[in-house]
Amino acid sequence: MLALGKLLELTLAGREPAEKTQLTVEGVRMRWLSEGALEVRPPEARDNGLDLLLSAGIHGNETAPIELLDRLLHDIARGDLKPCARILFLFGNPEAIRKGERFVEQDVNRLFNGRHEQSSGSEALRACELERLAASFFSLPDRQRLHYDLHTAIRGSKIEQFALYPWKEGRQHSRQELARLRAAGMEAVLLQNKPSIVFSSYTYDKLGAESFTLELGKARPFGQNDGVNVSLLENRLKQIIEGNEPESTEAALDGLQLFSVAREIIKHSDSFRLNLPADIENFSELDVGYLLAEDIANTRWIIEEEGARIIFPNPKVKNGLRAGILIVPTSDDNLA
Ligand SMILES: O=C(O)CCC(=O)N[C@@H](CCC(=O)O)C(=O)O
Ligand SMILES: [Zn+2]
Repeated sequence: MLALGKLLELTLAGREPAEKTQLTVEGVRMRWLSEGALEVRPPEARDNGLDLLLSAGIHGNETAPIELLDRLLHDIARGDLKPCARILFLFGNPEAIRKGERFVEQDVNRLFNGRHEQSSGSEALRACELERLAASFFSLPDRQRLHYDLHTAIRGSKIEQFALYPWKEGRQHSRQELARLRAAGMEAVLLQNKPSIVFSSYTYDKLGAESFTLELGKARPFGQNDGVNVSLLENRLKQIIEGNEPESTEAALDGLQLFSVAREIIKHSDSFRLNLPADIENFSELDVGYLLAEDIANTRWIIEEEGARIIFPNPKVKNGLRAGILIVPTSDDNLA
C-alpha cells in the first residue's frame, strides 16, 4: 500500500510524510495537504465531476467514523477502490484524536462560520484551517459538491443512525439527497431551520455543498466499535466514490423519519440545570408540561410541543452553547 494511505497512522504519530504526493498504479493521485488532510484525485479520463469531502474526528473520541475513513483510504491506496470522484479526507482534530478526547480546550464543531475569529488557541486555528482546506477543495467550478461530516454520539439513541441537514435562507432541502442517505442506512434526518456554527453548516452555507452531519452510533475508543454497524454507509460511500451508485428513486425515502428543530436549549450560566436522567437516550419523548431545564433569572424550559423529543442533552457544555435540541416530527412537504 502507498505510504499516504496511512494518513491515520501519520496523524496519530503527529508526523509529516516524506513524500507529499504519490500515484497509485491506477493513476490516482494522493496529495498530503496538512496534518490529517489528504486529497485524492482520479485520472482525468475517469473523473465524474463529483467533489466529495469526508471528514471525521472533529471530535477526537468519535473513533468509528475515523476507522471507516481509514479503511476507505487503505482501499484506495491499495488500488482496490477506484475513485471516479475527487475526494478530500479530513481528520478534524488531530490533537484530540491523539488524546482520545472530544476536544482539548474547545469544541472545534462550535468554531465554524467565522466563530474561530472571535476565539484563540489551537482548536480555533484548526477550525480556520479546516475552513480553508474545504474552501480550496470546493473552489472548482461546475462540479457537484457533497460533504459528509461523520460523528458518533455521547449517549445511546432510540434512533441509532441519523443525519442533521443544515439550513440556508432561500435554499430547499433535497429529496434526492435524503433518498441517498436512506440508502446509506440513515433512519432519520433532522432538518435544521436556522444557521449554525458546525462544520457541515459552513460547507452548506458558504461553499454551496450538499452537507450533512451523520451520527452513526455511540462513541467508543479505537478498536471497540463492533457495536457501530456502518456497513450500509460504507457500501454507499464506496459506490459514490466509484461512481456506480444505484439510482435512488425520489419515492425511496422509504420510512425515513423527518424532524425539525422546535427549540435549541442554550446554557446561559453555571446555574443551568437539566432535568433528565444521566443515561437518557437521544430521541426520548418528553410530555407536554415537563420542566426540562432551569437557568439563571428563573428561566424555565417547559415542553409545549406535542411529540417533542430531545437529542444531544449535555449540561456540561460551556455557557452560551447548545445543551440539547428539542425536535418535533415534520413532513416532506417542503423538499426540493
Ligand atoms: O452526543 C452528543 O451530545 C453530540 C454528538 C455530536 O458531536 N454531534 C454533533 C452534531 C453537529 C450538528 O449539529 O450538525 C455536534 O454536537 O457537534
Ligand atoms: Zn461529534
